[in-house]
Amino acid sequence: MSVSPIFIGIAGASASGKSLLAGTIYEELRNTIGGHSIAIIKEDSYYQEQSDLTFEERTAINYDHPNAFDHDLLIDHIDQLHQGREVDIPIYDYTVHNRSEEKRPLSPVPVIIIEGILILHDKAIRKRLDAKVFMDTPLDVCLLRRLRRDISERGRTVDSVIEQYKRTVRPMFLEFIEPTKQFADIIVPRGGKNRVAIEMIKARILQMLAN
Ligand SMILES: Nc1ncnc2c1ncn2[C@@H]1O[C@H](COP(=O)(O)OP(=O)(O)O)[C@@H](O)[C@H]1O
Ligand SMILES: O=c1ccn([C@@H]2O[C@H](COP(=O)(O)O)[C@@H](O)[C@H]2O)c(=O)[nH]1
Repeated sequence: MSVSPIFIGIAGASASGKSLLAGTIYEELRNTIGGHSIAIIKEDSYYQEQSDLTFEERTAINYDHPNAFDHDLLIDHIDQLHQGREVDIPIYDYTVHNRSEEKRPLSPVPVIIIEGILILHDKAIRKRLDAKVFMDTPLDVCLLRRLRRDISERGRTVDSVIEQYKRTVRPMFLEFIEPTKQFADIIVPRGGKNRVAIEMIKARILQMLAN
């Protein structure tokens, strides 16, 4: 019998703790429901393919605007998984601002967490989510965390993180990301280590699985 997954969406500013929250729920639920029962999809995997542009051109792109994403492909993958079909998820390489050659096959599993800055922006995605979470971490905290993460993990410099923050990250957060908080079922203050929020989301997932 094929599985029709439950989809949980986690949105919020860059470096607000979406990945940490998703990863924590994943690790802790694996122990309860099994490793083959839960998976994470990153919205970042669906940044537009742009091999036709030079590295300099790709560096100048606004990666915080909804148009930077191929949400149609993400919606198609959610629907395929819903119908019990395996999908090939693109793998994104931040250091070169492009999709890599490889893809990650994902079979339908009972619980799929989808996390990304604009995951609550499109109505078509929202209506496919069974629970919607928004990380409400203060922007100055996000900037400090992003600075450290992007330098150590995404090949950035202090100057490039600050320049991009002023040019796109902050303005697009205010224009497109923060307004999606209204669509959330659960708003998580402070970030990915909020223990009460983690327990509540896990309990809700287990309840949905039982029904
Ligand atoms: N509550 C927290 N306390 C300390 N560091 C955190 C906390 N939440 C996230 N981080 C760190 O901040 C960085 C950004 O978090 P991440 O989960 O990658 O954010 P997002 O997925 O929203 O971009 C990571 O290095 C992560 O380990
Ligand atoms: O090529 C790229 C693609 C994305 N970004 C930045 O990444 C964040 C979204 O990822 P988080 O894990 O939520 O931080 C977004 O703010 C983009 O600015 C990039 O710099 N380069």
